[in-house]
Amino acid sequence: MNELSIDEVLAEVAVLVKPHFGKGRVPDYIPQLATVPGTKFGMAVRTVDGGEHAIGDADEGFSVQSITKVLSLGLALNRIGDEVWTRVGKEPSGTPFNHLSLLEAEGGFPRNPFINAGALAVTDILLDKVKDPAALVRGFAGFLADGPVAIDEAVAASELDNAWQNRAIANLMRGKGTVRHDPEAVVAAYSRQCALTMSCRQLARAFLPLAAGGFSPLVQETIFPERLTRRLNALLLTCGIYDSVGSFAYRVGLPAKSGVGGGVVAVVPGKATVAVWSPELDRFGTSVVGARALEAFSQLTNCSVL
Ligand SMILES: NC(=O)CC[C@H](N)C(=O)O
Repeated sequence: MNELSIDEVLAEVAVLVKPHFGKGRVPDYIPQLATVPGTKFGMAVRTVDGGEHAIGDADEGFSVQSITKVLSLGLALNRIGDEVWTRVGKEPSGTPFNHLSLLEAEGGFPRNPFINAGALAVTDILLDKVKDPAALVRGFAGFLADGPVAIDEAVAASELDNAWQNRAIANLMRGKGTVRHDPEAVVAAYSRQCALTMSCRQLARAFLPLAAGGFSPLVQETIFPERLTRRLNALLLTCGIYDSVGSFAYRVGLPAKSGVGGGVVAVVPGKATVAVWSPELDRFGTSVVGARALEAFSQLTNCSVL
């Protein structure tokens, strides 16, 4: 149906997104993130058969933030299996990613692993197994991306200095028993994990197992069992874009995860991963230009799973 090559599609996407710069806002609740120019734009595609395509600032590292929640969940599920689901749910939250009232109403049981409460529970679970969950996630990301990945300590410190809402979430959960370690240690580990710096190219590589039935064609290893891979994609499709996940599925039709650093990674099952970065966010915390770029990519390549 589509005659364009992936490089031609990326070039067209870069033109189509131009009118959408300036519509969102670079976040300032983590002050260090506010220093990044809103004009940045990069996009990378990695296909399961080894093709790699990139445009714009695709090789510039940025703070991947909540995108790391997919990696920490994958690690927790690989290590302790379904017991994870006794501490966190699988339903969309319909509320902002750092919301408290639903969490309190539901006895400290987070709706899903991709809102902050759920990710804090996953960090708490990983703390049972390792001293430094952020280093574990960093090592996993680097292994999957086939190259070193760093934690930006200035971003981590900037988040921790201002993590009052996440502290409230972790303390509420500690009171209910869904967090079991010292809430301060959990928030510190979570903030460092979120401060992972990766480029679009690295993200597209790292998420490739989700497009290839759990196998990484890049590092030639099975990373997740096939059934778990399907389930991770189901969670991404239903919970990966917070409380705008419905309209994102409507527009893009791909499992995806966004982060407040302006990154979005999407999975085209059986075919490819697509990572995009542009720092200006909508009011839900997803990159405006990133979501537009994925919408255009999905339409131009006809790759929606729906
Ligand atoms: N949506 C996000 O990327 C949020 C992650 C960020 N570290 C926070 O906890 O607020």
